[in-house]
Amino acid sequence: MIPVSVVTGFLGAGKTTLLRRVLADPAWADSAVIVNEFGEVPLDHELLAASEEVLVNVSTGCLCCVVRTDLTATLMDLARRRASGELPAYRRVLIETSGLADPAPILHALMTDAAVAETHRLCAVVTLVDALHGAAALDRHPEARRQAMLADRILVTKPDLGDAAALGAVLAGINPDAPLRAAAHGAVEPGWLFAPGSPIPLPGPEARHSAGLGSIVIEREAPVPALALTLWMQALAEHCGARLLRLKGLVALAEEPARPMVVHAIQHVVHPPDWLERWPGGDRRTRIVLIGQGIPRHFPVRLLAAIEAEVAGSLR
Ligand SMILES: Nc1nc2c(ncn2[C@@H]2O[C@H](COP(=O)(O)OP(=O)(O)OP(=O)(O)O)[C@@H](O)[C@H]2O)c(=O)[nH]1
Repeated sequence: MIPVSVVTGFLGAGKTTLLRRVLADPAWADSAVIVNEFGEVPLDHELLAASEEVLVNVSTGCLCCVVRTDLTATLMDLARRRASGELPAYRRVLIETSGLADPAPILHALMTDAAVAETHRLCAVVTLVDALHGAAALDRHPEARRQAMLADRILVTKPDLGDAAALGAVLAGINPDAPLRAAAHGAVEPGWLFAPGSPIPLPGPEARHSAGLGSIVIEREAPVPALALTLWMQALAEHCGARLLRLKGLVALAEEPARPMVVHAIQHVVHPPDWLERWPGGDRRTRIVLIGQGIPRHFPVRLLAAIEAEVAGSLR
């Protein structure tokens, strides 16, 4: 039986940060990872693929709606290739859901598919809730609430940025049975993600979703000047506020185009940027995905063009 752990949590809660940390541990690098993202351009697998020897399968689209059967098919396909020796004998599977996934139909599919149940053991449903934005997300987004309700263990992330104890009290009201812990930057011992917990009840197959969410993708060849990027992200976060649920991207910076800068913003908070050592897959274009509610489609790219022109003008 191959152990499986489902890692879920609202947009930007810290799922990829946690998985990167787990996979960087040599004792846990022999894990297969299935990542699902909302938005037309997948980025998480690029961020995870930075740690080598990891199996990542991506399907964009909502895992809980459109590609639910893809998940069971992907799991079984991996298991077949593992058994035939085509893939290394990975010892466990981590499934990272999209931040907008309602886990109910995903768990339903995993628990009711006969072939999966014969070969895999669902060990845990780990829900990450961000101490900074989590309480508001639980309030506004049915997906976030369902993620917390269906967890068999909860990790409060970003305790360095928000009040983890206050969030813990809210979460205890939503899911009193799930053991709760807090950790910054995914600093939990990986074994916790697979440790035996209480039996996971079978949820119904239906998904609940927030209305009016959409993704906007920006792709461009020309590198972006650092000053223009900084001003653009600040302006977007300030202007869109709570409507900007998530921004993430790989950016070719004019000052350092040889490696990608990784940018993140969640609502009005722009997180410090990070770097990858090299461009994954040789594609050196900037790729930024925004997920928002009611943000006009052309607004971000026009704002960037206006700021770039302003910055270029001020340097002349
Ligand atoms: N300060 C702080 N930042 C964190 C922590 N955990 C994650 N982050 C930052 O939060 C941002 C989003 O983290 P991700 O790991 O990409 O979040 P995610 O849940 O995978 O995001 P989606 O896949 O878009 O839903 C990044 O800038 C991380 O560096 C934490 O504990 N403390």
